[in-house]
Amino acid sequence: MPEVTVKNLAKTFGDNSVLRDVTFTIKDGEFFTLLGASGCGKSTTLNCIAGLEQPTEGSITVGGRPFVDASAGVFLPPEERNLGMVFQSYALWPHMTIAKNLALPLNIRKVPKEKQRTLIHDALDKVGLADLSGRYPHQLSGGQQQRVALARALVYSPTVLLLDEPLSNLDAKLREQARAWLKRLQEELGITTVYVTHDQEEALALSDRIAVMEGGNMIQIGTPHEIYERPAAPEVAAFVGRCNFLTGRVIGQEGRRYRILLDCSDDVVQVDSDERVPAGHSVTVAIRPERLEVVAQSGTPSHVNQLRTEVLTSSYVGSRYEYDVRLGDQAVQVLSGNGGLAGEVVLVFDPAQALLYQDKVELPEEQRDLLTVTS
Ligand SMILES: Nc1ncnc2c1ncn2[C@@H]1O[C@H](COP(=O)(O)OP(=O)(O)OP(=O)(O)O)[C@@H](O)[C@H]1O
Repeated sequence: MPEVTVKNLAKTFGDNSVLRDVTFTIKDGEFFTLLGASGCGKSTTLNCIAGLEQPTEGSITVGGRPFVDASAGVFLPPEERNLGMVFQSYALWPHMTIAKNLALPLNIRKVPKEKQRTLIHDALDKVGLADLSGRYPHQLSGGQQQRVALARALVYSPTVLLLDEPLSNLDAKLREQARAWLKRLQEELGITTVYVTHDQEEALALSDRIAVMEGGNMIQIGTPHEIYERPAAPEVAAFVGRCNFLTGRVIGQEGRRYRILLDCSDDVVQVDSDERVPAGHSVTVAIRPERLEVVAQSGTPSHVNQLRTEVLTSSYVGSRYEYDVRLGDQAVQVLSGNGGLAGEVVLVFDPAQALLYQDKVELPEEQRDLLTVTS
């Protein structure tokens, strides 16, 4: 299976620039996900690979074959790219049986009827639906229809699979099952896959690597572990998983350990970081709710960071307790194993568990809302 190389891709619609200098390489057999909020340019990137959109600038090469090179005037039409595509809407023909739906792309490719039967059977077998080839789409569940759409994309042995939010029409439970199943199938087939989603959990669960996009730019490319544990920018930390942001100022440093005076509460916290931030510089400390802990006020001398806070709300969320605590004039979210805490508590965290970003961050609206204390 080939590598996909995208270089300096740009796309404008009129004077609206929706992709800016997007560059990435997808390795052979890799499950690569484009992740980002609605409108960030994920589908446009995918559509440029598919040939459904023509980029304004840049080049795309698949397995060494140039698909697009804007500066050289190269544009390979979609039907010559041999890519498999599945969209959110499965786009199955309702008046045709499943077998007939799968035969369509084979007819276009002038595959002999005899061979078609074998290919259709094999493709349906891969998705576990070989017995249902005579049914019509309305006689299948949503999950089964989604599998048929996938089988239709696989039936002509595409070089690369392009999936645009293929699971988003399924309900939550089915979606989780489909996710595990899709991951297994992709691994078995070893097919290079480009996946578009705005669902960060889905991206983390499925991908070998994730590209996080924002406003037409790629802000980080990494493994799910890297993206979650070492987000390159606060925007990534905010989008992938939940995160608290505390702004402040560096007032001291010893090796990798920084002392930071928080704006919200005038507390001093200690954070470990490889960033080089001069004293006096404004910073943002990012901490995931599950990396914070709340404890009753006494008996925590071993913790480096101990902040006096007050519980605003607490709720039991199955395996853990979720607290909103007040830190100065900010609300901070904590996911804790300790239940039943109320009133004044101590917020503790390990300096190695927080992330440090230079400069104060202009947070997205939903994050600002999160931080607004409603007392
Ligand atoms: N054909 C088009 N003409 C004009 N603008 C377009 C066109 N297609 C997309 N856009 C704009 O380009 C931007 C990126 O769209 P795109 O569909 O790539 O985003 P996305 O990240 O896939 O979002 P979503 O998850 O909502 O599909 C959006 O602002 C969108 O309105």
